[in-house]
Amino acid sequence: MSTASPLIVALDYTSMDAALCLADRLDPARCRVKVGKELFTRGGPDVLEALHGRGFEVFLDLKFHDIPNTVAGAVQAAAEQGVWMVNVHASGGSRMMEAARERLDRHGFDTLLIAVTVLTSLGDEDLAEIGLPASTAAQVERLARLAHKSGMHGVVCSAQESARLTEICGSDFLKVTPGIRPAFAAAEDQRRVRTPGEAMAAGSSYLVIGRPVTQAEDPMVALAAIEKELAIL
Ligand SMILES: O=C(O)c1cc(=O)[nH]c(=O)n1[C@@H]1O[C@H](COP(=O)(O)O)[C@@H](O)[C@H]1O
Repeated sequence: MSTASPLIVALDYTSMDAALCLADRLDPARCRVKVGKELFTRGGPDVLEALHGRGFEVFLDLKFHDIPNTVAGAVQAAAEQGVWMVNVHASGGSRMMEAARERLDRHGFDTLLIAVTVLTSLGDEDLAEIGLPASTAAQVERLARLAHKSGMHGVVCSAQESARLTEICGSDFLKVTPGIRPAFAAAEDQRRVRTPGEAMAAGSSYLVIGRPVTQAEDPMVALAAIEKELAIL
């Protein structure tokens, strides 16, 4: 089932049972779901099948980052499992991104292919630590330009960068933004954060939200509060 909602709930749980328990309370007409490294490493493709069976469109977030041939193969495997969106790291370079896109096109998949720019858990000082002298804003811009040129459908970035990326890559280029923190939630390990309302106003295409929903006393109440903030109830 497709939905007009920009919300993607990150099912970052330690077991498939726990993830499906929340999925059973969510409505695929009101959000999409994301399966990340922890859940996929535990549950494998069965998790995807279970979520597809419940009518959800799934973002498989494994952030592939390897040599072009390996990443192209991994992206093809994800597409064959029917996921709606899959991601790679833009820092794998243009040849890696192009190989992934070419593989999808060659096999006729319309899976959305998105490149992670700079993780939302990183700030300027973290980039300096790994030898990148750029600010996070400049590095995101650089990698987004490269991702756009390499045929990606969009990028993962912080909502802090969404407006600028629309300026330089156009409004059709998707901005998938984690680091979403409603007023009631703590930032925790995230560094570049925005509220749901701020993210939408900045032009984000999709908002990825995990702990503010999954760790809330009542996840459905938290989700409803976010929908209310976005006036999509
Ligand atoms: O690609 C992602 O989804 C991602 C990229 C990024 O830069 N930052 C980021 O937080 N994510 C993912 O988005 C989710 C955010 O979760 P919360 O911080 O709990 O809302 C997690 O599943 C992260 O793995």
